[in-house]
Amino acid sequence: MNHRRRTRILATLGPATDAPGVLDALLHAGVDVVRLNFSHGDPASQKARAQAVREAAARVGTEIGILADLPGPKIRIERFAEGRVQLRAGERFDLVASDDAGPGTVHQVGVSYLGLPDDLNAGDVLLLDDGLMQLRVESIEAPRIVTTVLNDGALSDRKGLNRLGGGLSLGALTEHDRALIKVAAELDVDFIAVSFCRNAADMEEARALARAAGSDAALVSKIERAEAIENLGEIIDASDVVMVARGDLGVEIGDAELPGLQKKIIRESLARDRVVITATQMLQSMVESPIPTRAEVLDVANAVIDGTDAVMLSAETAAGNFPLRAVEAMARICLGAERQFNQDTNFEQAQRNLQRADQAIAMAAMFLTEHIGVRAIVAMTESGGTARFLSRFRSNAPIYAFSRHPGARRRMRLMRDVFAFDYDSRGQTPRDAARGSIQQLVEAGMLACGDRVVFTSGEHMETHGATNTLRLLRVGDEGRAEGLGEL
Ligand SMILES: Nc1ncnc2c1ncn2[C@@H]1O[C@H](COP(=O)(O)OP(=O)(O)OP(=O)(O)O)[C@@H](O)[C@H]1O
Ligand SMILES: CC(=O)C(=O)O
Ligand SMILES: [K+]
Ligand SMILES: [Mg+2]
Repeated sequence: MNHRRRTRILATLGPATDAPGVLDALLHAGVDVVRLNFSHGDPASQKARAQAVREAAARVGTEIGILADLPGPKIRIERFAEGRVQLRAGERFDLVASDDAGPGTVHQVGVSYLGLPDDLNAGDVLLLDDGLMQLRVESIEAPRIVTTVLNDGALSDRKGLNRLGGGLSLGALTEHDRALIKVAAELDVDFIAVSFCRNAADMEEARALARAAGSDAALVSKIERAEAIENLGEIIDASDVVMVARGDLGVEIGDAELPGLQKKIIRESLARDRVVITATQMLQSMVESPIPTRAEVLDVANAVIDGTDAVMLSAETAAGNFPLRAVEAMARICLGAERQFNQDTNFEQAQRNLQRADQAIAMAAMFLTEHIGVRAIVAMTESGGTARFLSRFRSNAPIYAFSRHPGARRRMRLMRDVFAFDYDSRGQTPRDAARGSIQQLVEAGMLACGDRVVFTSGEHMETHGATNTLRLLRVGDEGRAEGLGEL
C-alpha cells in the first residue's frame, strides 16, 4: 500500500484562486482546508468563495474544511493608485494617517489607523508586509509620518504595518471582529482564527461569541505577539487549534527567535492535545517562481519533522502566479519528509494523570499500536475528539475515523494521521460497527485480509466523549472483523 500524505495542507483563497478551474485543481492536488482571510474582501466575497469551495468539493468528491481568519487589530496601509509601487532605499516615503489621504504613489500612502502619529517617534523602524519592506521614521508632522525607505522592494495595497519590537497592536477582538464572527457563523465555517490573541480570555470571548451566533466552529489561536508567548499554556488550553503565525510573530519578537518558538509552540500544543498549524512564507518565492528554493523545501520538511499537523500557504495560493504548483510542492515535500523520517511515538511526554476515558483509551490504543504492530487504528467518533487524542502521538499507523457528522469530519481534516469517513453507527452494537467500518476500509483498499487493527468505540454509539472500549481485531476472509487471539 502506498504511503498517503499525513500532514495537512491549508491554502488561503484570493484573486488567484478565483480563476475558473483553479479551485478544483487545488483540491485534486490535496488541499485539506481552505482559509478565508477576513482581512481582505467584504462579506459578500467571502460568501462567494465559501460557496465556490463547497461546489468544488462536491465535484471533486471530497470534504473540505473552511477556516475564517479574523483581521484582529492589525494596522494596514491603504491602497495605491496603481495597486503597487516600487520603492528604493534612501528615498523619502510618507505615511498619511488621514481619511482623505487619497490613492497612494511612490511618495506616500494612507494608513488605516488615524492614531498612528501619536504612537510613533523619530528613529522607530516600521516593518511592512511581514518585514519585507522597512521604513525609518524621520519626523512626525501629523497626520503625516515622514520616513526613509531602508530597502529596495515593492509595496502593494493593504499590507500590514508594525513597529520593530512590537507595541502598536491593541486589544485582540475589535468591534469589526465581533461583527465578522457573525458572518463566519452564517457561512457555517469549520474553524475561526483569532488574530493577535493575548490570553485565554480572548479565546473564551471569541468562543462565546461564536456559540451565541450559532457556530460550532473550532477556535484557532494565532500566536503572533509577545504577550501570547508569555501566556502560551493557557492560550493553548483555551483553543482547539493553535497557529504559529510566523509573519507577525517574526516582526514582534524578531526573526531570530522564530525557530525556537516554532518548535516550542508545536511541542506544547501536542502535549496539551491540541492541533497545530505552521504558517507564513513557507514557499514565499513561489508567488513569483514555479519552483521553491532549497531553503523553503527544508523549512516545510522541518515543520513536518517538528510534528506540525498542518502547513499553510498564504500569498502563494491567494495572490501568486503558481497556486497549483505551490500546493503540489507542499504535498510532495510533506510526503518526502514523512517517508524519510520515521516518527518515534513518544510516551515520555504523554500526560500521566488522565481525566477522561476517551483520552485514556486513546493512549492505550497508541501504546498497543507501537508495541504489537498493527496496520491501522479504527475509531468510532461523534465529535472527532477520540481522533484528536489518538493523533497526538504521531504513530506510524494511520487513524481511520468514522463519524456521521459532516462538520466533525471536516474539522478532522486538519489532524495529521487522521482520515475521516462517513458512517452512521446509531443503533448498532460495537461489534456491528467494527464489522461495518472495517468492511468499508477493505472495499476502499485500505485494509486487507490478515491485517491487525486496533478498534475503539463507545458502548452507546451516539454520545460525545463516550469512547471506553478498545478491541484488537484481525481482518478475516471477505473483510470480516475477527477477534485477535494470539499476538
Ligand atoms: N482575499 C484576498 N484578496 C486579495 N489579496 C489577498 C487575499 N488574500 C491574500 N491576499 C494577498 O496575499 C498576501 C498574503 O496573504 P495573507 O493571507 O498572509 O495576508 P496578510 O495581509 O499578510 O494578513 P494576515 O496577517 O491577516 O494573515 C496579502 O498581503 C495580499 O496581498
Ligand atoms: C498568518 C498570520 O497572520 C501571520 O503569519 O502573521
Ligand atoms: K487575518
Ligand atoms: Mg498575522
